[in-house]
Amino acid sequence: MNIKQMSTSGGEFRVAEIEGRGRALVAAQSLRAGQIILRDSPILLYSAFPLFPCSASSSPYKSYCDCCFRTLQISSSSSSLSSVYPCPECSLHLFCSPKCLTAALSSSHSPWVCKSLCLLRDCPSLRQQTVECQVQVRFLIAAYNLAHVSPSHFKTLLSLQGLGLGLNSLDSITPSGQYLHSLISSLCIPPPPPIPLPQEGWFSMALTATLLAKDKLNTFGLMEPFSEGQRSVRAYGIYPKASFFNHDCLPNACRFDYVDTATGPCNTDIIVRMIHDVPQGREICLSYFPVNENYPNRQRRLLEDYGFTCQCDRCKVEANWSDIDNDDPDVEQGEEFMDEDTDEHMGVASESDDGDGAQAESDFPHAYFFLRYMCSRNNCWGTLAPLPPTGDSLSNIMECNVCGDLSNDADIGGDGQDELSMDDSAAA
Ligand SMILES: C[S@@+](CC[C@H](N)C(=O)[O-])C[C@H]1O[C@@H](n2cnc3c(N)ncnc32)[C@H](O)[C@@H]1O
Repeated sequence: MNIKQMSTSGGEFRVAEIEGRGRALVAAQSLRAGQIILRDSPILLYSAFPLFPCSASSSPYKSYCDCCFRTLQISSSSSSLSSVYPCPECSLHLFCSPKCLTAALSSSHSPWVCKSLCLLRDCPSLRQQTVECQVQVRFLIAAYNLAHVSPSHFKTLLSLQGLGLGLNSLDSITPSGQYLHSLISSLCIPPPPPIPLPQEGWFSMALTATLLAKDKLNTFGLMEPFSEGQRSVRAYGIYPKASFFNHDCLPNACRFDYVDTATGPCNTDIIVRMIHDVPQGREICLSYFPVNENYPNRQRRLLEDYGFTCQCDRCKVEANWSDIDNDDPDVEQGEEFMDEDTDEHMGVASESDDGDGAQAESDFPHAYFFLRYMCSRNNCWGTLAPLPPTGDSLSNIMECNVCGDLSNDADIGGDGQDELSMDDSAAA
């Protein structure tokens, strides 16, 4: 993607190159709490479920349209299948409408995808692989298919952060990536794209390594509705504009999705809204995982999964904390990129700083953030942002981006207008 062309219709942000952070989205004007700054459609979506599901239950089970990922309520009795449209070839992939079926047959569920997934399902060695590996194979099939059905989107995928094609990509491929490449080579070599790609070479181990790196760094999880304290991902998507958001451990924006509730064809769009006001020139950041993760876990995840050492203001403060439990092995590892998954450990130590006034003061923005912008629902750990402003009026209704609960900002004593006192990002 040509980043110079990337802008929003309202000119809310611009793309900047920031040393040590790569491309970044920076406020091109002052932005207000609740303001929608981006609506982004996926160029690629794939199911978060392993290719070999766990043993089927006899009770009614949940499934998703394999095009729009809306929930399908299907009971095990065949009489209730009338509103579901299966793929005429494999019957395994289900769609919620003739429209989704038709759209998928010429895009995400092309004949090559249909045949490849059937061949892979017949492969006993894949059944023995981890859930992660079985989901990765879905991504690879979806990504190689994209080159065929939408070469321009495939080029966009290749332009996102992550390894470029080349010898060094081979050094980084994991054993499961090598296994998946060999498997696809032996069962279902992808057809070459209709137009040449910018880089040389088609269907190589290096390209597979590159694609897996793009997936790891840029994928957003579309969440299941939060229920009974459980959160999980139903699908993963690549959102080309949203992929430019860098991470901050105290983000100033957060993203929402409304897969089941949005009407129309754009239900898998993600919407990014400002959590609080920010001035022009400030970098706009998301948190790549729930903000309640403690310092060592955040540092580890960001280094291992995203390849950088976080030096945000919150990390600088928390690096000096000595009384935090830094080695809690029970802290959940979480799911995948930017999925707002659950965590059982709150990295807040302000109650245990023994009344040290200076530390309490520098910790205050954290405490304020947690009090004001973190959902209080049990095990949710979602982030709250105000509903969009109406005209000049800011909303005092806060929406949780995980459980969807709406709360009145007055309940926690805020007016929705002020900016955090901590400089929450690197300005461009
Ligand atoms: C989804 S991409 C974000 C956009 C990216 N900067 C780019 O140039 O395309 C994620 C990558 O951005 C970089 N990144 C994100 N947040 C960062 C931060 N706080 N500090 C340094 N690098 C960061 C890391 O290289 C990370 O793997």
